[in-house]
Amino acid sequence: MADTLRCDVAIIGAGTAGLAAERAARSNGASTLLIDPEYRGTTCAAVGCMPSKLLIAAAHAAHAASSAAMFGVNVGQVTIDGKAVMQRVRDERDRFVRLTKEGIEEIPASIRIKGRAAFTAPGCISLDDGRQIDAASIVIATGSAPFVPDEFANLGERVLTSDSIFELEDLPGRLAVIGSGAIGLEMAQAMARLGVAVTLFDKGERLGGIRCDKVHAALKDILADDLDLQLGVNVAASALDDSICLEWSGASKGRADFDYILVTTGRPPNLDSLNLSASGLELDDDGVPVHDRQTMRCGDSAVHLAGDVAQDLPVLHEASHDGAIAGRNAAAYPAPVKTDRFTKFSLVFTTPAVARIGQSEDEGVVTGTADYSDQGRARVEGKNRGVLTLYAAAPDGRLIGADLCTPGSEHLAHMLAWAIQQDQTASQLLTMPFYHPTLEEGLKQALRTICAATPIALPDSQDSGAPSGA
Ligand SMILES: Cc1cc2nc3c(=O)[nH]c(=O)nc-3n(C[C@H](O)[C@H](O)[C@H](O)COP(=O)(O)OP(=O)(O)OC[C@H]3O[C@@H](n4cnc5c(N)ncnc54)[C@H](O)[C@@H]3O)c2cc1C
Ligand SMILES: NC(=O)c1ccc[n+]([C@@H]2O[C@H](COP(=O)([O-])OP(=O)(O)OC[C@H]3O[C@@H](n4cnc5c(N)ncnc54)[C@H](O)[C@@H]3O)[C@@H](O)[C@H]2O)c1
Repeated sequence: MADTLRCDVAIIGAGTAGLAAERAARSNGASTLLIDPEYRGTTCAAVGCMPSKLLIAAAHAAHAASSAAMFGVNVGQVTIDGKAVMQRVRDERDRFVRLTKEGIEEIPASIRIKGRAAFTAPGCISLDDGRQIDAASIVIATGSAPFVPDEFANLGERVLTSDSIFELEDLPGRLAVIGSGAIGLEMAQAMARLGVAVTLFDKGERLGGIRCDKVHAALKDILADDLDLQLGVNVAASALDDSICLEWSGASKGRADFDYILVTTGRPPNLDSLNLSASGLELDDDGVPVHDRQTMRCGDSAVHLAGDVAQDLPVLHEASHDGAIAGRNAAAYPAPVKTDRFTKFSLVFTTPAVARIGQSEDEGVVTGTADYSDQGRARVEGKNRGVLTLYAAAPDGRLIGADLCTPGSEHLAHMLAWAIQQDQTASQLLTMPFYHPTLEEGLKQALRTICAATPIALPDSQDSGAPSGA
């Protein structure tokens, strides 16, 4: 008879969400088992957030050097050593992976189980080596993986995904990026700013899920300086001896050869290996177990979800929050505690970064926009491009969301997300200090537009003009 391993909470998947769930369950007094076939050190560290930001950091350095002449600073001919760029990406990435793995090794060995888990019956799982897991409750935290549509599959090693691109020894000469979501946008612009000839394709017309037309137009305009953008097209691919030929039609028509294509057409949840048909769980149209985001529990079952597999908001801070909620509730089964979730917030690390926060124009009533093309500090820095739009609810001008693509948007977006989560109004934000000259001052224009459109007046103790250059 096969071995049976017993615990209070079994966690399937040792990524960011699974590790958070294991910590939360154990600190709430549960005995745990953490199950993973690879223990590769999280998607974030190995093939996600960190290597992508390392490549983007190299692109920032290249762009700063090649635009220094505008300040009268001559750095001579900027050359890019592609092999050195990719080596630093891997060296630093490997360091992050090593640190993550060291963290995992601090979990007692008896808890770390190597294997792939699947359901055998409702509430019952076993491993691919035949061992049974007897757990009072379960957390599924199996993440997501790149999806390669049929038309790009089976074309050989010149078809890359985010799992393989960071292994390139050198920067390619010509790169096609298929899909203009977060990964496509980040990689396309970074590669282009590192001297790669990049064409970015999408079958849709919208970049990165931006809701505001003005913010979308600003990003499109900025990207067009770096790369060739082909939106609203269907792409067909064929492999040649030493390249991939793409032909596209739709909003535009064309044909070109590329050294590599990077496919960034989405990341579906890792569900196939779980044999969910035996789990008894109710599944939605995408095959994801139906769950409550405030508890991460699936119906009335003892199963919980956490991280990308839940497909709610596949970003890192939500994966770790999911894990904490799911782990605690798995330990407390069958008495879950409801948790308020963060204001929805995502960033795409293009330059400038694109931020999407909270609710949009569809649901809001009042909008205020600020154009950074003549914003004082942005102009000083030679970065005066971009737009932000704030969404507020009538009648009090309570901020409910924002779309941004402005210099400093990564930081402005945090400030806005925190204000939105705290139900602040435009008028209340205008009573806060704005230092001069800063990018934050640009917000005033949008906040004042919202105040003007609501019955709430501008705070009368505040100057309604603009400091020079703000
Ligand atoms: C290129 C890229 C860039 C990104 N950049 C950012 C960013 O800048 N900011 C941000 O917030 N987010 C970013 N993300 C998203 C972020 O990385 C993910 O949201 C996060 O890593 C998801 O964590 P997770 O725990 O759900 O999944 P993972 O870390 O993938 O963990 C899932 C684990 O489950 C295991 N597993 C799978 N099936 C089984 C099974 N049957 N049994 C046992 N174990 C199993 C896997 O081996 C894996 O270890 C990026 C993603 C990518 C791909
Ligand atoms: N900075 C960040 O936080 C960050 C960075 C990278 C990834 N991520 C996470 O990873 C997830 C997955 O990212 P992604 O960029 O792969 O997917 P995505 O779902 O965000 O975008 C996929 C894009 O591919 C297009 N597409 C799909 N099929 C196509 C086809 N056959 N031809 C042309 N275009 C096609 C879609 O229209 C869409 O625009 C994101 O949702 C995000 O949450 C986050």
